[in-house]
Amino acid sequence: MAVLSTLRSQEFKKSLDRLSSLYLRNRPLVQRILNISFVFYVLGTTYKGFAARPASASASKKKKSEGKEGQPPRVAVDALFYQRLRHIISIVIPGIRSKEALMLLMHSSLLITRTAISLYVATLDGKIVASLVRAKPLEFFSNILRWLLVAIPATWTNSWLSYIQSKLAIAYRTRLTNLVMQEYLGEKNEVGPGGKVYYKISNLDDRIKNPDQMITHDIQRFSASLAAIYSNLAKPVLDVILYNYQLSQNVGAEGLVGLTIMVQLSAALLRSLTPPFGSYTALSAQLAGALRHTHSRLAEFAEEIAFMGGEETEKMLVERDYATVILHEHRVLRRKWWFGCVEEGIVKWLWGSFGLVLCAIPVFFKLPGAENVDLGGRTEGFVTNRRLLLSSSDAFGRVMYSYKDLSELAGYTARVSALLETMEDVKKGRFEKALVSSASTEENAKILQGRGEVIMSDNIQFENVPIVTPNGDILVRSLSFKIQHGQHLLIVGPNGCGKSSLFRILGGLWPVYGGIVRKPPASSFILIPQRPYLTLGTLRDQIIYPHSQAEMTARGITDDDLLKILAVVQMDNVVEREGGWDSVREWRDALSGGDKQKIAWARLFYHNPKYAILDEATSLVPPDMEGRMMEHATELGITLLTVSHRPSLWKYHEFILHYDGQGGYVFTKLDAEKRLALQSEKQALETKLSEVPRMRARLAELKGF
Ligand SMILES: Nc1ncnc2c1ncn2[C@@H]1O[C@H](COP(=O)(O)OP(=O)(O)OP(=O)(O)O)[C@@H](O)[C@H]1O
Repeated sequence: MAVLSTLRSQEFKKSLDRLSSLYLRNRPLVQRILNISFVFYVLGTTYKGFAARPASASASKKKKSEGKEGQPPRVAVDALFYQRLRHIISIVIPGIRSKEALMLLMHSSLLITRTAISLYVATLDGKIVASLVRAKPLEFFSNILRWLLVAIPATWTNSWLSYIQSKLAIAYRTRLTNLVMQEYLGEKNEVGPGGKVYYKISNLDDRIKNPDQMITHDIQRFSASLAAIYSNLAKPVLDVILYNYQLSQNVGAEGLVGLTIMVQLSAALLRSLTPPFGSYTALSAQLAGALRHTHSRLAEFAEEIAFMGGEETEKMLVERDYATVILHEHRVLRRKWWFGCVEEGIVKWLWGSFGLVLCAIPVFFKLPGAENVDLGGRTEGFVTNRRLLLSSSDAFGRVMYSYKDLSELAGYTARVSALLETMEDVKKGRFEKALVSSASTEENAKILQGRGEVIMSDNIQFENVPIVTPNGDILVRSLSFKIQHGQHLLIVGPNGCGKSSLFRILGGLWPVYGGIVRKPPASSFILIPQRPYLTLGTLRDQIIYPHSQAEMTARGITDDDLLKILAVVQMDNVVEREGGWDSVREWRDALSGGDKQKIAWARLFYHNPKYAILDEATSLVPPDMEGRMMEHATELGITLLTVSHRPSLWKYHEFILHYDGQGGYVFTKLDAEKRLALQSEKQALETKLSEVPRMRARLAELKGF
């Protein structure tokens, strides 16, 4: 029995020896296979780590409501993110011959150069320490000289890297901003339903609350993040492969495989603990935008608020938004704090200890094929390996961190995409807006689903056109009227009945939900609202807006002509008063309400359009000036479409469109004299009727005597 057992153990030992000699004979091949597998493994796990996470059913349901007020936007590194990123990348890098592609190529070459320099420095470091241990001063100083020489390409490469990265960020930003501005403001005098996106995005759609912040801030952050992610990802992946290859040459690929398994296990743990930084970023941007918007409203309406004494309410509103921002920042900071502890513990300390063990392998064990080395050689190997390992673990850590960067990029991508997608939708006339409850009734829903026709014409004609507000409130079910060029129209009715809404349809701002609208293009209209818009720029710019001075000259108009126009509205003294045509002011504050209206009238006379839309445009000027301006406009051949409560204006109009405020209207010829007589009679009767209760009370008193 004992003999049998001894035979068996000898047999086993023999096969083990056979195996080990087979392994030793083929070790170079095994090493090569392990190294190649390692490269694929790193690339594979990196790809897997950054590949799209499948979106859950509930998450895809949420997509529709993404970005809506009060709801945190759903942001994840998922298929949707990659789809959006691909789209944006095709904008910022339009082709392989583009400037951006060239810069990326330069960036990549510099990244490779930097890794090559680091590898050289790791070996040099080992050599310096070895020359110290061997006490060889000549060797030591010659190595120090090499160290100093290598600093030249090293610093040069690093500076170039950060320079090109920043240039890339600017280039991406410029591409995106140009595209967005092109869509947002469109072409001058753009025809068709696709224009005026800046108006429609704020008025007809609820998805984007603060386009200003998205265009100025979010695009910039996105571009910086995209430019950084490339070097944060490409460089560490390259480093991990190269450093580990070098390391496997020194310590054997087997140790490296063991180390990789340990590192991957702890990395998986770290990844599972990573908070959703992408969502945090997107929400931060959204909340910061809301706070800025509240502040900008405060600055814009400072005078109104000051007169109303609304400081407390405004303070409460600003503080509420600020508190929301701070609450969120605190929450993110808390998560970052504990995640930072876990991260450093694993990446720096745990992986560091694994590394030290790995570096010790050639010191404690003689690797097959390795030569016998002295103390200096062992120290050199240890120092080189340790440096390689530190660089490699640092690179691996950065691959891990870049997941965080990628999440942040996902946050900015979501914001920029929301802007691009909403603009695209708005251009196509697809709006998302909370509708009033009445919009869901069968009859109203039918109107809202319909689309009308717009036909270009010299005259204005509405045939069965519903007037519908952006939130689906139907103000008038079917409006029909016709005026010819030269026939002035007065529009009256109670507040909120849809007087200005008619103009928004004429200006192409609101969609036509049904019927036929015949009208000239939007460029044939000039609007003068109660509070006219004054642009940034010179006094001249206020009159000729939106023309430039070059356009004015091209039209053959001089400053003297402008002065004559100003004389019509008795504002010619303003040129001298304000320091000449070229003086620049915040005209909104420099001019009084009446002056602003007069400047807007001067602008009308300068442009001399076919139609003028006057929305309470004379409310702040004296009656004699009002008459003068109306007459001058008529002399110039401008057809007036006027909303005004002043009976003094009736005499300038031939037709009247009278809304009753209940969805009904009357369109008829306007006989101003008759209407004024009727109005006086009506007022006299109303005055008499108002005295009746007082007279009755007095009669009752008298009866008591
Ligand atoms: N951008 C918008 N989004 C949603 N509703 C709007 C929008 N603009 C106007 N409305 C609504 O459309 C309705 C009609 O507005 P409109 O400005 O045409 O009234 P109006 O007759 O000119 O009133 P007023 O004499 O007070 O100026 C109002 O109820 C208003 O709230």
